Amino acid sequence: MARFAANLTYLFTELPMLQRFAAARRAGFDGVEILFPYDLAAKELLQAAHSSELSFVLMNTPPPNWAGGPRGFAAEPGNEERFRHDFDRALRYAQLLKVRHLHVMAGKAEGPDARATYLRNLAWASARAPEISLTIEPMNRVDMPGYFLDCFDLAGQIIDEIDVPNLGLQFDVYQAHMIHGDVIDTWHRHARNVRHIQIAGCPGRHEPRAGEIDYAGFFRAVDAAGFSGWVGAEYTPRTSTEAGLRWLRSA
Ligand SMILES: O=C(O)C(=O)[C@@H](O)CO
Ligand SMILES: [Mg+2]
Repeated sequence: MARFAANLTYLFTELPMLQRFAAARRAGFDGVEILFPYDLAAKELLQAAHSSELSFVLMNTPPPNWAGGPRGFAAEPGNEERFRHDFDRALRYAQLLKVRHLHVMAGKAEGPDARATYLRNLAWASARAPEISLTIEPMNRVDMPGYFLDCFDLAGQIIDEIDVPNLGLQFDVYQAHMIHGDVIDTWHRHARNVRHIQIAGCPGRHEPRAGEIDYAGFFRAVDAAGFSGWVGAEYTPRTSTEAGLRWLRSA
């Protein structure tokens, strides 16, 4: 049976970040994710998670520009030194927060050099931090044009080639639907590599209940596969976060 984490970058944004933890606990979540926590003190975040008895489930490696810009740069040729420096910074945060998964973002790049760079950087990172689970997540090209990792099959190849126990797939159901259409088929092809799941409805990336994705069927497949990890709620609420949480109460 999966456990649910609130992505606090998307949910409870009606409140300041540190107050979102208690709101997530009250709503029934057991864990939290934050995309990029770097401008907040790790100590305060940890305290907020502890006092609400929430697990810190996921964060991302830093973008090249803390204030925004492309997501990550692990596949960007020529930036290896910076990747290592920034990965170490992310790792310190992840260790302080006792984060379950660290999502290593590929950034915008293409071609054989990008693939080779990505492989080298991921192999280096997974050896650098054998105690932490690293994930990679394909992103659709409508929302993130030019992102290197734009296909679940490519992610599967990369994970198989590096072949280490602490590198796996972040299966974002919204991304799988946008990229491949058939979420359940994509799940069956890649379930063995999945370490973390994220959910949102499509179209619009709102609450997971309504829309084109058959979540009842998806969760049947997830249960049948014996997945016992976390499911992150990563969507933009249609109105308020609270008003859209019926899906969680019936999960
Ligand atoms: O956009 C997504 O989907 C994610 O999972 C984010 O972590 C990317 O920043
Ligand atoms: Mg995602």
